[in-house]
Amino acid sequence: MEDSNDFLRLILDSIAESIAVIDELGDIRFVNHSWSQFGSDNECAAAQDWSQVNYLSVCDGAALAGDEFGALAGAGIKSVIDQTEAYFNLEYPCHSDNEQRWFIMRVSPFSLNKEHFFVISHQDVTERKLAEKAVEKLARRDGLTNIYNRRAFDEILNEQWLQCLSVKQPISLAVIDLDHFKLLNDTYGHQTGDDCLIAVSALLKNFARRTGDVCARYGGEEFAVIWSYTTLLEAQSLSQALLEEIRQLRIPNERSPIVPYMTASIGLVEMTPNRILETRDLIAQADDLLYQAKESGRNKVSSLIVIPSTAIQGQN
Ligand SMILES: Nc1nc2c(ncn2[C@@H]2O[C@H](COP(=O)(O)OP(=O)(O)OP(=O)(O)O)[C@@H](O)[C@H]2O)c(=O)[nH]1
Repeated sequence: MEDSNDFLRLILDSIAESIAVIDELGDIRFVNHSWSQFGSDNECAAAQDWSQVNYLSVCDGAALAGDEFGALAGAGIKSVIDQTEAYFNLEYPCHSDNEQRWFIMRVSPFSLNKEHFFVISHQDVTERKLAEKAVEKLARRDGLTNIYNRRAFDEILNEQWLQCLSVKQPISLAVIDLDHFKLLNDTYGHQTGDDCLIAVSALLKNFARRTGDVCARYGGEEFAVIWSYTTLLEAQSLSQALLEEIRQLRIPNERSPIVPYMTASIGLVEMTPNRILETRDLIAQADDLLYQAKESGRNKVSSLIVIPSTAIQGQN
């Protein structure tokens, strides 16, 4: 029994991976139960009789219909057939109408009686892929406030910068720093400080609602907001409103020399991206302006519009 073809077929039919064996021309010579099942579950045209199917033609057909993974799969299988590659692996999305799915295709060769065959397997890796995506998402969030962290912010700023460059629109960046936060921590404890950071983050989200707007926790008690396609005038009014809402939270900071509740300072800059300026110029300029706001009494916005070769400065 153990030596029989039936025994081997039962083994292949019992595994979850979809397996087909093709010859050097790409003609399918064997499929297991999972392969046929997947075909009928997904309404593949060839589902009825896989022995009539040339798998390379299936890949070429998908490629012609604009499926980039069909093209990659076809090229990969051919590379193993012509022995350019020993094996081929391809991870690809294959979403159905109601669920997201990812698969990995593996191609490996074997020979029998001087004839060459190629095992093609497709394994569902959706669970791992979703876990990876969840981890990726977490890695972009600040653990305390759940808004974007600095890493994600830097990536998004670069993307938005390029967007604004391509449409020749201004981008404004606000760097927001809480005033005398150390006094708040020292007076009321670290937990109260954390609660304050969470409350300010919640406010920030309301100021970053349009497409191209992003807020993030940039450092300890420092936050940043990108307002894409936004002039300094508009950004100044948003910044003033933000400072007012932070004041209106009335988070006690009784030892602050400004007022006995939490305030913040903002360095705000507008640039219209060009080929000379870079995102680090935007950040450096906003940092300088924040420093100026702090030095000139805190609880205010220091702003600047950078036009190549000139700059207009304001404080309010
Ligand atoms: N509670 C809490 N405190 C933090 C966190 N990250 C940084 N801090 C505190 O933030 C404080 C920042 O202090 P400073 O850099 O002196 O700034 P500041 O007291 O706000 O003074 P100015 O910015 O000059 O107005 C430090 O005491 C840090 O320990 C955090 O996640 N939670």
